[in-house]
Amino acid sequence: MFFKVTQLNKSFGDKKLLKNISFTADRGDIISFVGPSGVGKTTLLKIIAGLEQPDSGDISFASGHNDKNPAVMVFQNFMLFPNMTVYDNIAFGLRAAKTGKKLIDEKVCEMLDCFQIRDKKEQYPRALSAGQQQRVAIARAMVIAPSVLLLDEPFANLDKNLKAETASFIHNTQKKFGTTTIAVMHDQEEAFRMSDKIGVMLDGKLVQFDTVDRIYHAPISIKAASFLGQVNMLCPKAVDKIFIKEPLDFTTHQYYFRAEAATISCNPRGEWKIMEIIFFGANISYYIKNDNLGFYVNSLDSHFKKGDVVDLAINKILKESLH
Ligand SMILES: Nc1ncnc2c1ncn2[C@@H]1O[C@H](COP(=O)(O)OP(=O)(O)OP(=O)(O)O)[C@@H](O)[C@H]1O
Repeated sequence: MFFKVTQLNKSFGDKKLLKNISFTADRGDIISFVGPSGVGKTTLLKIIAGLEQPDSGDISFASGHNDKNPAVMVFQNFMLFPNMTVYDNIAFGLRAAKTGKKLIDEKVCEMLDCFQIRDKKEQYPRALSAGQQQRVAIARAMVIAPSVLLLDEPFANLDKNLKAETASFIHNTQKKFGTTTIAVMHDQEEAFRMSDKIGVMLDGKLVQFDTVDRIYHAPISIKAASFLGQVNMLCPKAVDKIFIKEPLDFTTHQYYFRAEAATISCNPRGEWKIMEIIFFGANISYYIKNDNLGFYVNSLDSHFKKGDVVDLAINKILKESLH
């Protein structure tokens, strides 16, 4: 354990925003917090960065952390100095710490190479794309070797293609530096792509904090699962119209499945009819119905047509205890 947050609470006025937030990170972990707008994600980062005071709770590091720069935050709008070149932006923290000129040059050049922006070093931020500005902002934070790098909505100003590329880039560079990284975001796909662990925040609480694999395959509740993808609720009436391997007990549990955890197959005597097809490129979402029951099924298979009659099989059922 390298970094620990214990029982953080924060209110603004009479609004209790963060409620008993606790988690730990190992050195080099990349962690993302996701949750609806206004749940307090940025406030959590600000508290870790020391920019906001918690009402109660504690933040601690294991020995061997950087005392001078425990946590450095990269803001959503990057906040680069507009009148400084890329080189000077990155060098800023080192100059402020009165680092020698030669060492500054070595460290800044290492960052320029690592973040693949060496050819931009004499340019001003306004001449850079959003993706390049973000790399400068992260490089500026990383050059002072913080114990924890905090990223506020790192994908908010990037277009769809750049989001995926940036998520992989951040993952790879942070693994190379071994810097513990904590990000907050709305983007679920990028959270999975970038992180080792994900924290799901709902109603001011950290409802689940786990590896990406467990967050996806073993969500703690229907609400947490719905935040990370589309889910369908099962009811007893639907069960005999679906191919399901396991027995279900609706007196003890609520059952649900992810849209991508089901398959449809054409069968003229099937129970389900395709009512709507939404094309997402690689993925296609089919809305199927039987009387007043309806489910969304995501598939890579594009040969189904509206009106096709199909069978429905669920490959993985998720459950939440009723008690
Ligand atoms: N300094 C402050 N004073 C009063 N209220 C604040 C302050 N900072 C944040 N808030 C309020 O706390 C709530 C949570 O804000 P925060 O920015 O942490 O949420 P968030 O989860 O990051 O939201 P988003 O995803 O939209 O950025 C908001 O309602 C916000 O208005």
